[in-house]
Amino acid sequence: MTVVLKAVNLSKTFTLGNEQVHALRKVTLDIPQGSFVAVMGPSGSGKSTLLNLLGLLDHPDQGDVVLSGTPTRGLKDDALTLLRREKIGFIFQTFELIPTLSAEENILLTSELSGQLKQARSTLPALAERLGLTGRLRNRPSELSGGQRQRVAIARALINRPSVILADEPTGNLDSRNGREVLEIFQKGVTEEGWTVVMVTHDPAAALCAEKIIFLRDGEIVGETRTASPDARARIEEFVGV
Ligand SMILES: Nc1ncnc2c1ncn2[C@@H]1O[C@H](COP(=O)(O)OP(=O)(O)OP(=O)(O)O)[C@@H](O)[C@H]1O
Repeated sequence: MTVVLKAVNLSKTFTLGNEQVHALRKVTLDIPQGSFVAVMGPSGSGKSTLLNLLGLLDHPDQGDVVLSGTPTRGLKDDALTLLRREKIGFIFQTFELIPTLSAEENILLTSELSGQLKQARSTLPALAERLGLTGRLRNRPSELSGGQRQRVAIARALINRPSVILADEPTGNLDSRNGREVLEIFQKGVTEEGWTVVMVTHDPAAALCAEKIIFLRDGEIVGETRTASPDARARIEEFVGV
């Protein structure tokens, strides 16, 4: 098993007025290559903080993130930016597309920034086909449905063939049908193309589409389950307090 992304003893504290908020406390986890892992937790449990640290968007106070075998602690911002561009694809709840650009321009923007435009252009047709976007590439985000916008965001995350995809509540703004479609895209990508996906979610149904669920509470990992395990549903219900 190759571990593509590793969190080692990650801690992060924020100061809010006079209060210290321990957003993450000594979180250690391994994300194997080709796996689909969900992170569940109540509001404020540290899910976004964890994803931001795993995605090298923020610095931990303690601990390290090891990406494709490279420890990242102490790397300068330029080096982190390069690593992030090359190895990580982000997907957000609110899509984060640029409204004045077409779907195609949005998808290719990061490739342009990282000098990979030629390769990305050759990858685009098959990726667009796979994501059902072939007829939509010239449209701007405002001309697309929520599901189509999220599929554009997925294409943007995937166009440079990242080592890992980090998705923060990717179905949070979608209706159930479009949400299911996004989850099926992840599942197929993982099983057929070897993608690695880490997905933060509140939604038990979404989490059950992953292979493994990690439960986060008050900044700590308090449990995990394989979704194939017979007691996975019971573990989720126990965790969310149903
Ligand atoms: N930039 C910040 N400054 C101060 N406190 C922060 C900051 N970011 C997060 N926090 C605090 O850290 C804790 C964890 O926040 P985080 O956003 O990681 O939780 P979450 O599980 O993603 O929540 P949600 O599901 O509501 O998005 C919260 O108490 C939050 O208020």
